[in-house]
Amino acid sequence: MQHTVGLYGYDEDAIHVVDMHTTGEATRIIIQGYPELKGTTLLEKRRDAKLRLDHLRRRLMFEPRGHRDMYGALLVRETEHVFDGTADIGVLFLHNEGYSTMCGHATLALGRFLVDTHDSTVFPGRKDLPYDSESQTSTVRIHAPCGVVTVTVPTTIKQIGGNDVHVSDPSRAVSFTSVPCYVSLLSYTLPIPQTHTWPHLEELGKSDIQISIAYGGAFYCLVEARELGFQDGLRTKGIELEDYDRATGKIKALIESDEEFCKRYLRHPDEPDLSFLYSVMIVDHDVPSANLSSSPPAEVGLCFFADQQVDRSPTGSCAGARVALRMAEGTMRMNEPRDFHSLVSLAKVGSGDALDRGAFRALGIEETKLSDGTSAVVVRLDGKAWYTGTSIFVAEKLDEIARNGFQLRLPNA
Ligand SMILES: O=C(O)[C@H]1NCC[C@@H]1O
Repeated sequence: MQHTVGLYGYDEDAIHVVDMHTTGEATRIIIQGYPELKGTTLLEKRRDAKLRLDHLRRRLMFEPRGHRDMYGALLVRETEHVFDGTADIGVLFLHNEGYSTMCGHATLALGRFLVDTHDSTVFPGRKDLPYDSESQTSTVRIHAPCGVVTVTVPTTIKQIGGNDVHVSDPSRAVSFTSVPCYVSLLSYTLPIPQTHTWPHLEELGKSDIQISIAYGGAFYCLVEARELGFQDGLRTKGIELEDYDRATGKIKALIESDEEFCKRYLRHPDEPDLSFLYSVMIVDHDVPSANLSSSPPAEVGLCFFADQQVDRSPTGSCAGARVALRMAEGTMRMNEPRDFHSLVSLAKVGSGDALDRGAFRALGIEETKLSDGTSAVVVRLDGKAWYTGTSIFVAEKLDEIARNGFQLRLPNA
């Protein structure tokens, strides 16, 4: 290790990571060097990470090793579902504010990584993953804080050191099946008081907007771009991220200040730890340039999550929430796929498969019910993730600046 990083004596705190991206959205997978978490269940371990080891999240996500929009995944080898045999490994997701409950873009990346790692200290369950020779795929069940998601990873055979080794095949999309996704509030008129308004809305002379709340492993407030006063919808040219940031930030603060609203529409029937507003996502279902003849209908979205972190990817967990929403609205049917773009994939729209340009493809595959009887849908989502590198991060004891990371924020960010 010392030779690898060219340092001597600083390896006590070394943390090993593998970096990947999905439509440009980073996933820093922490594979070694993170201390054991206390607790039996994954949610207990999530609380422990928050209370006792949060400096490591800041160290790995923030500058100088990351940035304010960095995203991470911590492998958790022992969880209640790994023990009862319903999952192969657990994961905690890390972002600029804490620990999210679901992440689609990271799940796609993790699927590839978990199939590719043959180090049993990193993933003890790797050797037992089922392989289907007909479809040439391996399946891995990942226990996320919101529940277990099953990931199907296309594989191919590579000659490594004279042996045939099954590795993930980047030419085909990874897919996963979601936890039950549902709508908790359909088309609600949210009054916007003077204190929470923003210039684009004022220009329209409006003082309310239509929102919906839907769950896809985390709760999303979904709002159409034109409702917010962005008359051209979500576009890759001439956009001002600050304007979108201001509007979504105001809506989030407004919703969070309304205790009654949160209790009613942001409460998961099974788990208080899942009961919070993760994001306000701006959506636009009118994207003519994305509707290529070879692809299913498409829409675009821009997700602000956690502390106004901007997702570069089309947001996999929200694609689940949006399938549930579109089905509740009656604009999408079971087994009918739809492409979900982010601004990054939309900028790449051209001929060929939208998935190669970073879109996610999602469809409802099964109707189900939550424990309180609420109707829900299980969603299958396809997308592509890529490796970008590996790092070993160290933290010198006397390094006041970088030991725990920091964020440089622009005044209006
Ligand atoms: O794809 C997703 O679901 C995530 N990407 C960042 C924010 C969400 O957790």
